[in-house]
Amino acid sequence: MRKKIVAGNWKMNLDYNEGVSLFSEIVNMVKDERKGDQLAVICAPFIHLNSLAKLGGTDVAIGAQNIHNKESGAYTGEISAKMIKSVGVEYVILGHSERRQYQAESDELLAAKTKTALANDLKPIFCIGETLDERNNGSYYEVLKKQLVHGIFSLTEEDFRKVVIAYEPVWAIGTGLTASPEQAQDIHAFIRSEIEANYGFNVADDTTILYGGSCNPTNAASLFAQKDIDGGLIGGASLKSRDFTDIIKALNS
Ligand SMILES: O=C[C@H](O)COP(=O)(O)O
Repeated sequence: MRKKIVAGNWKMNLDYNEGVSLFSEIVNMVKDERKGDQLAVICAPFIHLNSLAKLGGTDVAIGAQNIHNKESGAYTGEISAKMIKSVGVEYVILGHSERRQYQAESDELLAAKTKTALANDLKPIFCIGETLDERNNGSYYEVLKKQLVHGIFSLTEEDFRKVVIAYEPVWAIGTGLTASPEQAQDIHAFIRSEIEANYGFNVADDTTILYGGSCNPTNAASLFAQKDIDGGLIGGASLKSRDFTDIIKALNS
């Protein structure tokens, strides 16, 4: 059975004290709202991870927002999978469109990062999504399929089962424009059918597929009501404890 997850992505926000304070609020609020089979995750900047992992307990898991693809070595300024694992991190976001765009991360690099994450017992939250141009010119199914095939479809079934997929249309990220529940469901069903074609029905049925892109307390329930949407990857709204908790509540409605 697939897990329902609401993951917050703080991106490059919050200094150390602000992060610890927001996280403590979130932990307190989430423990009253989260049902047993649901999971809350906070993906924070590197400087927060060690402290948050100690505060999170069983109610909120911790994720990073990036790792290097190599295990270790002369890569000044980089952080390895083993380093974040050693402080208690469980998840790592890979393939976010902001890194694909601003750091020019290719599908091939992301495939390597995914393998490194898995080799270090981290669960990737692997993001895919189309730009507005690709949505408008109708090439989006092809674009999404390519991101899946080159990014994660060469994984063994055992490894693939540890991956969470996040569909994040680039045109909906931080714009206030959300994919309609029908648009999002259409893509989630497409992603699940591609997984089924590659790994079979049971794997597809067990894979958690999150929606991300201007998801907020007002629109979360209608998105999460769609049969192939298993939760959300939340940017802006994860920076407010009340909003993030209300989005978790929407998993129950
Ligand atoms: O990783 C999160 C997504 O990029 C969504 O961000 P947003 O909720 O601010 O649109």
